[in-house]
Amino acid sequence: QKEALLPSPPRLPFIGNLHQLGSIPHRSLYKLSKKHGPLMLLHLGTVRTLVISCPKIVEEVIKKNDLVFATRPMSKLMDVLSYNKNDIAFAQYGESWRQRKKIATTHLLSSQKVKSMSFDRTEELPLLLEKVVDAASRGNGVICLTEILNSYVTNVITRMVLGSWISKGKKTLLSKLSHDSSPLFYEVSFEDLSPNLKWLDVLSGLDRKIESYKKNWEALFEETIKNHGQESKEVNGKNNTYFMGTLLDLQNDSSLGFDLTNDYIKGLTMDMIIAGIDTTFATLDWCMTELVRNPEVMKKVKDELRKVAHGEDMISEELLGQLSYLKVFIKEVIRLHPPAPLLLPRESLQDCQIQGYNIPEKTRLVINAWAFGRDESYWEAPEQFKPERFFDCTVDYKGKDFYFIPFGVGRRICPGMDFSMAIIEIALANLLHRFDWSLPSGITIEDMDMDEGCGVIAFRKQKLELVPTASKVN
Ligand code: HEM
Repeated sequence: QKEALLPSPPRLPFIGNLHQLGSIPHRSLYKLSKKHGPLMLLHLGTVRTLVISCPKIVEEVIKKNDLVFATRPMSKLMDVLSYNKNDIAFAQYGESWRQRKKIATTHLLSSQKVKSMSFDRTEELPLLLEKVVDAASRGNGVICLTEILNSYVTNVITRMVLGSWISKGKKTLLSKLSHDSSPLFYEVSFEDLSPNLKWLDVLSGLDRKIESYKKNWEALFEETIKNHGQESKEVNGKNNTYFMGTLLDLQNDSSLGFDLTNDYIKGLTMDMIIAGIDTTFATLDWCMTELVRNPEVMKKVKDELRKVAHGEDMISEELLGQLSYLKVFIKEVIRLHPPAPLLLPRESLQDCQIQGYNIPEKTRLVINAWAFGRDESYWEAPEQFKPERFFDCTVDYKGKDFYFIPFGVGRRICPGMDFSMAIIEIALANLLHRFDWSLPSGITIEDMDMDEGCGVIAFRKQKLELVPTASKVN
């Protein structure tokens, strides 16, 4: 059987190759792939895991076996993150999953819906800019931009998902729950290895952590559902566009053809928070980091903004279409810093073949999209930061170009691209139009650590501290 010959690094008893993942798994897997090839078989504990590090093999999988790999692996922790298999991102493939994904793409994340929520984004902008001015006026003018970006993204996404009446305390809790999801993803549950080992999950505190995580979400959901139709309508008037409101209203729509249960609504809402906040915030943070490291790029972005703004001090959403350099700049950032570098894991639903190897049912699949952005066969001088590479070419992140898939690919592709880009573009445009940005005195570009922290989402490990000064807008 050819499957047995799949290249595979030597493993240890019991843990297999787990120790080789290191603290930044996409970097460790990239190094391992240089030695063992672009298709490797790892044993993560008892889990057989295929790792793909080359776009050509992903193309083969998606073209021949997308359906075979359309499901996610299930485990005790995936049950929690998928709201008991009622969400989109972590739940298994099947008819009810398809219905939920369709609801999300049609009613929540379509480009029309994203446009219709312009008010929510625009209303948060002056608060973001004020926060920058306020933070800079205290102390020595140095601000922690990472924290400000985090709170901006949390504020925008929570109000778009749960309504603008959500209190500040709830927003903080949601931001914490979103951050808590990423490490939960990598926890090992002994009960998954054997039901007899559940006591170890109790002993390690994992069960307590899961219970408190679930309780916090439940309390939030219940309150939001109760208040829908009361406070929410008072604040939002007739314009009940936020996601949970939209979903609750859809429950009365008989043309849906299936029962949109409260559990589905909770699962979908949880996804929008978990999958939306950290990815969008990490991207904004990397964008500002690369701008400071590349002053000539910053100048080009600012020149374009000044030209388009015609002396106005705010950039409105109507102007974003004219900002072609800003758009290629963001593409270049996510080429080098995809926020979910290993995408989300998949699992085979039946036996299949990849590159002529027999792959049995229930094999986990990990795609190292981070490695694709650095592949010299596809990118000229991949380590160079050069937004211009995207001019005069049609390469895009929508899932057709297999060497640039920061949002994933195939049936499981991210449905939130337009939603996050709208938030990122308007924030960047205004932060750059209104302020000049520099490093605190005594700090140089060489001092900036470009490593990622550990977790499913690749945040930059070091917080971004910068000095903003008011910019001339004309
Ligand atoms: C820069 C921002 C974002 C990036 C880079 C990103 C990236 C990804 C990636 C890599 C996946 C897995 C795809 C795969 O398995 O092939 C994914 C899935 C998903 N994302 Fe995003 N995402 C972003 C923003 C958002 C936002 C704002 C939302 C919603 C508000 C969202 C909702 C989802 C959902 C629901 C899934 C699961 C799709 C499925 O399993 O079928 N994402 N995202």
